[in-house]
Amino acid sequence: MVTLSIEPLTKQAFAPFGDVVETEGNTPLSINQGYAQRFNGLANIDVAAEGGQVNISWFVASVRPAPIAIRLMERHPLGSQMFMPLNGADWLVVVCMDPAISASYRAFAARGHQGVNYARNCWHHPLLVLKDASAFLVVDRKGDGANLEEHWLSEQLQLGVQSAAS
Ligand SMILES: NC(=O)N[C@@H](O)C(=O)O
Ligand code: NI
Repeated sequence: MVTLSIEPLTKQAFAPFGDVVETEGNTPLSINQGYAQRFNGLANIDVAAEGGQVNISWFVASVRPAPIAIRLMERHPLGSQMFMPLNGADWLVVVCMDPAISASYRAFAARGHQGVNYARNCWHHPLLVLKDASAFLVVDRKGDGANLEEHWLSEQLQLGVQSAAS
């Protein structure tokens, strides 16, 4: 069985798949008479295809049995999908360029202050958390049209042991 190594999540590494939502590297704007900072433009929310609208939701996710098996990948042809952890806990992100090609898979260790915004049509694994009852704010698309495509892997992959996050 192919085991996916896990790499630290960085904007650069994740660029082919979407945005990393974090303040690092973003110069804040001083707003509200200096009583707040605004870290602006952190993700490209792309949900307007075929009349889509922004959907704000709240996920509460549970830990999957270890070692985590990757059996299903999905994508949303009509909209991006953003996940922002609300509990400060580290979590996992698995994406690929082609779900039928194991060499195209990438697994990332996301820190608790990092969110991701999967670009429209980006193949990804459904939400993967490392702590039970992990809450996430989710920004994606609501509206008509087929916005979910799934691919069940002919041979499952396995997530390797997390490398120490840098
Ligand atoms: N099903 C659902 O709303 N969530 C998935 O799209 C996911 O990526 O977790
Ligand atoms: Ni999804």
